[in-house]
Amino acid sequence: MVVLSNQSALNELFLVKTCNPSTIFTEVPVVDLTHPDAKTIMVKACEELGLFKVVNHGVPLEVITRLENEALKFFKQSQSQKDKASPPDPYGYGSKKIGTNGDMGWVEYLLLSTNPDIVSLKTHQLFHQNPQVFRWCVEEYIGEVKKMCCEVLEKMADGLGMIAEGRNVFSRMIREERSDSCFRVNRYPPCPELKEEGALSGRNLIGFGEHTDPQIISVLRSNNTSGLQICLPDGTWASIPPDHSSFFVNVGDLLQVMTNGRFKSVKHRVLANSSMSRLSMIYFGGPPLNEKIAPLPSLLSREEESLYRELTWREYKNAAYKSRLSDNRITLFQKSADHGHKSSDT
Ligand SMILES: C=C1C[C@]23C[C@@]1(O)CC[C@H]2[C@@]12CC[C@H](O)[C@@](C)(C(=O)O1)[C@H]2[C@@H]3C(=O)O
Ligand SMILES: O=C(O)CCC(=O)C(=O)O
Ligand SMILES: [Fe+2]
Repeated sequence: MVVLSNQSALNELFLVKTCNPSTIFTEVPVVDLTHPDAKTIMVKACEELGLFKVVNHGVPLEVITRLENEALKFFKQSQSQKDKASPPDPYGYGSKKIGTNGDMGWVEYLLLSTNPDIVSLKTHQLFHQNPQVFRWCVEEYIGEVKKMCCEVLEKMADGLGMIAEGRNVFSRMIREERSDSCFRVNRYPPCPELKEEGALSGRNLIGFGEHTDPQIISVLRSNNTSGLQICLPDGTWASIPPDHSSFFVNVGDLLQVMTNGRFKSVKHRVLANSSMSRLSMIYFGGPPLNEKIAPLPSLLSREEESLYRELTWREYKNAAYKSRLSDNRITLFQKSADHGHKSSDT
């Protein structure tokens, strides 16, 4: 991350007007994975909000801490060392630039693919002094989170009553060897200048701009620094209180399509903090590239029409990667497609 000089501080590109910066969302649905009601609570949360928090998730704390420490070591390296793994194409190390279409954020990150077909040539450069340790920690973490993610997806299928398709209708896509999932570690450096400037102008610093995640499901874990916000059904933004011992699960675009719009792919963003650095690790569960995605027949009642047409994940992903972060990509699936609309409240 480039250190700010006074002149370049708080570049307009990163600032966003926040109507009500202090709205803290205190009603995040909590799913205890060991509780018999888990499936019902998660289905309701996915229908109403598109996000819930998972406790009693079974991912060992040591696994999380080990990876977090390795990630911090990576980001502590000199800029020139980190830049050896950049630019992200899309995998690798990135700073401030998100994607390739002009989006910027107050963030530095590592983006890795779990798809064995996409072997990043830069992988060895991503792993600082002790490449084997970092790689091993990433694999160990992804293994555990993927297991939990599949349990979540199977409970969701149970909750939706997926008798014909089976309870593994979603999880099998993630479990497949060729699943095109990815993993991201984001670090949002503190920005002390924000205190003064932000208070004066009523503006906040955008860490990661508003967007929906294109995959099936995202599983996020962060340190205890706030920043994540979701867009509520009434269109207002609300901050999600951080909880470093839990995971936050959000619905992605593909799950919205497969449930014919019953589950909501939630719009979210991250605001940077003036005094504390936020570190988040997100597993994005995606299907194999050739998987055909369409509303599941058993979720369509007799008179209900399918809202979306069929696309492969490859088609959708290619189009998504040509779009801007805040674009409404799901319209590409919509039957009465009205493409290219932007969504923004800022
Ligand atoms: C601007 C972009 C970054 C992104 C690819 C895209 O063109 C539009 C979707 C973005 C997103 C959001 C969720 C995930 O963080 C991500 C890895 C993904 O799959 O879609 C990012 C992409 C990225 O950073 O490359
Ligand atoms: O870093 C975070 O907390 C969320 C980032 C995010 O939404 C993303 O990487 O898609
Ligand atoms: Fe996201």
